[in-house]
Amino acid sequence: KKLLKYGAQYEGKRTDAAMQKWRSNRFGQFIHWGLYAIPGGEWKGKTYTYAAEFLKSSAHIPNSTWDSLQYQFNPVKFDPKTWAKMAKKMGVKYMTITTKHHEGFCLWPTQYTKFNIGNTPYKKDIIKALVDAYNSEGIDVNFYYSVLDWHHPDWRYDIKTKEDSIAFSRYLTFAQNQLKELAENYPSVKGFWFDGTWDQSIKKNGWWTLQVEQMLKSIRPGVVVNSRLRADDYGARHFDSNGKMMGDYESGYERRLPSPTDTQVIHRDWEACMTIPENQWGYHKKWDISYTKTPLELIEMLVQTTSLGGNFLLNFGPKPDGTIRIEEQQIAEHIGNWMKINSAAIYNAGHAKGWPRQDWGYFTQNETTGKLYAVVFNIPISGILKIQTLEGITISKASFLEKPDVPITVKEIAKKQVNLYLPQQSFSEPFVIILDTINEN
Ligand SMILES: C[C@@H]1N[C@@H](C#Cc2ccccc2)[C@H](O)[C@@H]1O
Repeated sequence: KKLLKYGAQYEGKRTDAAMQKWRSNRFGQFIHWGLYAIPGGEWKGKTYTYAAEFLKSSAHIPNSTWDSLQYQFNPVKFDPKTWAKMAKKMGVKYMTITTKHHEGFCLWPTQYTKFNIGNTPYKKDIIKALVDAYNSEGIDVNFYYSVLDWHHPDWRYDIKTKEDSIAFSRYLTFAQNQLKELAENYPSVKGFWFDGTWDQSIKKNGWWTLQVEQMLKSIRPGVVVNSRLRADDYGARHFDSNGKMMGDYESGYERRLPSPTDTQVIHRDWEACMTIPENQWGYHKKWDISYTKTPLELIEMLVQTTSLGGNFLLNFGPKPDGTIRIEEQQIAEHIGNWMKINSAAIYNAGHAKGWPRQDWGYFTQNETTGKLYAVVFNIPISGILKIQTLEGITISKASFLEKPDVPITVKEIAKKQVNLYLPQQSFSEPFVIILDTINEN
């Protein structure tokens, strides 16, 4: 066991109200918006298939060229209320916005660099507009902040010389000042989502990552910080050198989920962030240059995540004119229609402790009432949902969440084995069954 100064600051899940709200939210909207939306994955007539927000590096574009995009940024059709209403209908309870991505362009009028929204034709504070619009829809807002900054002259990938060290300490002061500014100027912010912390320069400055976490929590008590910010005394990330998670939730699941049987994750708070295309976070002009996930696939990811006690953060990449592309609007509508009927199995729900993984779908359980839900994606040909129950528990009643008066016959066929006989009908959407249980002991 190593003695650490910059390791995990506490063990176990936070139980305060702010963290309980973060946890109960379960479903969030990620938004990646910046100068990269303007070229949208294309440069000088060439289409680049790598992530559109990485176009500057994929196309080897120098800062002098890339940074001049700021004089073109003018989302004349941007209406934050439209975005917030779409998000509300989709059923998200929180939203995480890129205040600054790797390109270094800031969506708020920061005093620490001119490379910000105030020096564009648009001029107005996009972060404030989004915070106000989403909060007025009852949606919490978190700030994504990239520590990696391609624009800032003092950013370093590694610290090899005295000059590197002097420059990078200037950069760390700059970044800490920006974060202080964000925490102070937008008091309703509920969390900070750090990215771009994988380079040696940060791994060698774990002290700074703890200092930033502590600063944010002193300015905004209750604020939630992801594990991705943190590096310990030895450069270990997310989990310190003694294997303890740093930050308030594990944020390593990017475009992937834990396996449905990976019950390790249920012991901590965690979040998976997900793109709809294979790997596009910022807007790409060509939607179909890669596989794009269907609404039903995304709903299953949300349910699988909830069943393992995690949050699901689904990404949108707005267009340079400030509108949401039609493909994303349609997916948001489909998910919203499903959430309108089934959100009881998601909000304030989590892992159903002890209930074994089933092949027809997932169990979720309300964290307050203990109410048990079966979310069904795969109906057996037999029409019989075979449920393996928890030791000493049986199912006394089963009813559809959407249509409680439609009977589902329940039959205990052996110890810990119960059959649910579904009505002979077709189902076009995943559905939720409420399971009433009784203790046999
Ligand atoms: C949340 C996501 N993290 C960012 C990244 C990355 C990345 C960087 C290097 C190698 C592979 C992935 C993406 O641009 C997006 O912001």
